[in-house]
Amino acid sequence: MPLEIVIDDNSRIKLIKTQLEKSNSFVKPIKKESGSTIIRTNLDDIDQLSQYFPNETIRSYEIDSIIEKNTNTMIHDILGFTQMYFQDKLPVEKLNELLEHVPLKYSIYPPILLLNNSNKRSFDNDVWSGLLTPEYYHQLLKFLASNGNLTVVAINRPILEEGNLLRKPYNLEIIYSMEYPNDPTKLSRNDLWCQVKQNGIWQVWNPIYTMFSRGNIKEKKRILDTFPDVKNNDIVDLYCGIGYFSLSYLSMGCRNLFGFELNSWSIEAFKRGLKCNKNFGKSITNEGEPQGVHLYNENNEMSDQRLGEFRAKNNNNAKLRIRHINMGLLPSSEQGYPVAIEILSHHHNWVECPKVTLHVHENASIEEINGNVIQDRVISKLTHIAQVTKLNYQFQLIHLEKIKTFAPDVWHICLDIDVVNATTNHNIL
Ligand SMILES: C[S@@+](CC[C@H](N)C(=O)[O-])C[C@H]1O[C@@H](n2cnc3c(N)ncnc32)[C@H](O)[C@@H]1O
Repeated sequence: MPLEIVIDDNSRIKLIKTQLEKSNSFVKPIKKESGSTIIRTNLDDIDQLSQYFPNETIRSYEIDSIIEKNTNTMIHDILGFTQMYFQDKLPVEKLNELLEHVPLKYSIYPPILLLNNSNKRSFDNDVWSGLLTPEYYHQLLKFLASNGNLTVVAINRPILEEGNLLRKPYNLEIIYSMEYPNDPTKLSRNDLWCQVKQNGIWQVWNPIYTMFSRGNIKEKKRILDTFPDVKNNDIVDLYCGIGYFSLSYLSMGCRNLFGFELNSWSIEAFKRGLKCNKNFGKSITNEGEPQGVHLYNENNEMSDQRLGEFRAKNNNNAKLRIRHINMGLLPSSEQGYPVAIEILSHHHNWVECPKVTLHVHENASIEEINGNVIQDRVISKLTHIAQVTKLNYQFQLIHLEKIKTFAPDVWHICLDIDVVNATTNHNIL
């Protein structure tokens, strides 16, 4: 049974709620009971919870009492809906059993309600047998989004290894579609485009063919807030995906954005994202792309050649002002280190733009971060590549951002590394 925390010290309420929210364990609503505050969780390991909150009393609660009957408290989640939907249709014991297996974690990416994969809290459980009717799903979607923009229910199965490099979540399973209520397999998977607005920027993707990470929102905001000198300079994104970061650079008014991406579905999504953002006010060229946006559905190893072609065709061979290079491949962007250095050595104008910032995404353990191991490793690899190509580049770590943790003590980080060309600096002096 799930656990709730009895809090007597009011000054601890906010802290406990925030900590639970961070781990997606907080369950609404907060209740009062004889002067104490009760915060509910979806956790059931009493030892673990008591370790986190040794000053509070931890106890279990009956899941069917989550919704306050005869009050106006509405819980906008699947649990709350399921209780209401079945409470007059099923005996109490059966309903309680069902509620033990309601999916608690999900994302709303219109038109899809995307359920996290779970062994216990899953519609896969036998307890649901015969109950998951088209009517249940239809009402559930209407309950979660009264504006009607949810029409599909899907389960996010883990990504299979073969799809991993391109980050394709091949294993997404559609279990209900309003269009084809009796046979969701008829839904055209290729026409399924989700969209969300983050930091005022629309992003579009097809969840069958491209993964989307909601957790990157803070990192995108950091880019938007930290680097005002993007404006009128050029950006290279070696792993542009659906434009997670590239769209932010475009919204900041960069002059040229060169994006490389192997996954054709991500490139298509990127183009749809541009349209949703009204092309950031840019005019459309004869090639049909917004002015300054250059997307290449190919390996970033082609970037040296493509930038050369661009310069020859459009720029009178003038060098570029590459202010940022984004390198967002996990678990490591190492493949991109020599690529980034090569394009800087051939195409960058160090006089007009004396500093380039690399954004190097990596996975690293907390020990590697605290001991400066990952920082030193990345800088020394970059330095080595530059040295063997006889380039006098200096690399300086200016910031390490911990983006998110997805396994105990393993972090997705971004290293901001400034590159200067010591030879050019010397010549200028
Ligand atoms: C972790 S995803 C992140 C993409 C992007 N930063 C985003 O947030 O949408 C990495 C992307 O790099 C692409 N990719 C991997 N290796 C590549 C390569 N050598 N050249 C171009 N794209 C590549 C994959 O298809 C995937 O979409």
